[in-house]
Amino acid sequence: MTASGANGSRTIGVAVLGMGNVGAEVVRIIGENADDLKSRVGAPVALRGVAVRDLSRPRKVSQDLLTDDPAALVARDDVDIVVELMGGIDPARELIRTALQNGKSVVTANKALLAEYTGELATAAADAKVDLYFEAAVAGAIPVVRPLMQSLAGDTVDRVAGIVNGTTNFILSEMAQTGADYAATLAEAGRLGYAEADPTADVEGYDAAAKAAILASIAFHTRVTAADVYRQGISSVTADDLVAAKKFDCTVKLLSICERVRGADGSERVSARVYPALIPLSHPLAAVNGAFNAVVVEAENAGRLMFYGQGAGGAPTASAVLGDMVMAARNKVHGGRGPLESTYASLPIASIDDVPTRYYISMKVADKAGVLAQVAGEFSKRSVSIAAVRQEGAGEDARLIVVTHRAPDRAQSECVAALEDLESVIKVSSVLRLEGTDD
Ligand SMILES: NC(=O)C1=CN([C@@H]2O[C@H](COP(=O)(O)OP(=O)(O)OC[C@H]3O[C@@H](n4cnc5c(N)ncnc54)[C@H](OP(=O)(O)O)[C@@H]3O)[C@@H](O)[C@H]2O)C=CC1
Ligand SMILES: N[C@@H](CC=O)C(=O)O
Repeated sequence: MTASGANGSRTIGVAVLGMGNVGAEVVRIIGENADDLKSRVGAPVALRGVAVRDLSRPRKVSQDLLTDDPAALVARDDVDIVVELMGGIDPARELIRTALQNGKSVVTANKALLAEYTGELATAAADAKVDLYFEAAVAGAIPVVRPLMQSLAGDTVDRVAGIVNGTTNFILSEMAQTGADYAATLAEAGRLGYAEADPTADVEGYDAAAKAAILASIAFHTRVTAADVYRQGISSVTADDLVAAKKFDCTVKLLSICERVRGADGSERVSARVYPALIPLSHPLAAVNGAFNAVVVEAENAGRLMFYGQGAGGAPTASAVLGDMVMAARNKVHGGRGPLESTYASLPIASIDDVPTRYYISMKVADKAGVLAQVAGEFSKRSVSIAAVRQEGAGEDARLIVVTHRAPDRAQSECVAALEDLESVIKVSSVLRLEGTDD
């Protein structure tokens, strides 16, 4: 802790690693709100330095605060809190670990790192008796990590599900509402500061899976990593899927679903999964558009809670970072610490194969008698019952759409594979899971 002033007031030194979409907004707010931050923390907060890769780029911060040596910045004695906004695993992992080991609290928005290494970093924080906060790592501006870790600490959470990636939600909403082009909308998400440095993380669901791992770990007191999360992105969702969804009074959203499920032996497990899903237009998540996110939490005693707000972008994410920074700074000034990682439950992870899901399958079929019976036969063989069938078009445009009842996901996907082998099915053109509906 940096000590200064005869009255015992101390200055809290902050190092910001990264000055991109989020870091630039954090630096701006620290500069603009210095007086308010001082009042809220109970001591002045001083920016000691900002680490970037490219020193030659123009930045809205005094040149003498900039450095391209983040390790040296983190090591400074007058730094009490390290705010990591570089992204990626290396060198962020080592910088954070070193900071924690040296008694500095850390605030990070780096979900990719946390989804792999929370255990290691939380242990370093606990050993050094400092804070590791990461509200901004899930759903941008929306407070959801702290409510789960603190407000609901006395309840039993059964399910945390929602839209946690702003980029893909922006793309899917634009495609559904205006018929916008996928690639152009992704590029726009990059310009608006929503997308990751490598947007594959967004569109292939890695970012949402990392967030699901973080949410599931907190909600179920179990260490869940990104590898435990079943993941499917939106790159295979077509404009036709969105048009077809509308005909069913549905829309398509990339959902992250974390829930307690029962294994075949009745034991409790954690299912964490990310996929594009068809949801009814009447469902609250269907109205979440653009870069907005929403997370629905179901807890035994609290019931259903819904958190909604901007899930990506520099300023909204910076708001969550600043909230954590103020908490960490208050703890430095007044003593105390935030909550520790809780993994006492250590529930096993359920395979997607065993989780009951519903499928929506659209296929191009031969226009001849008996097709429906053949298709229905494949579902019946695998004990998957059909909830609705729609036949559309004729001749070369003949299509069959099947919606199933809930059944283990393995049985559903085996039905799809079998349909692909049927002579009367020319092409299975769309397969989406259906969520937010009763069976
Ligand atoms: N953008 C968003 O909406 C959200 C982002 N996040 C997370 O916040 C973090 C930052 O995201 P974002 O601001 O969008 O990322 P950017 O890519 O816009 O910014 C990254 C910054 O880190 C700097 N940097 C990267 N590597 C190094 C290095 N080795 N040494 C020094 N500086 C480095 C870059 O320097 P330079 O400028 O010189 O290239 C840049 O200033 C990520 O973990 C992201 O996942 C979380 C929630 C929302
Ligand atoms: N790329 C992410 C940024 C926030 O986490 C997203 O689009 O949600």
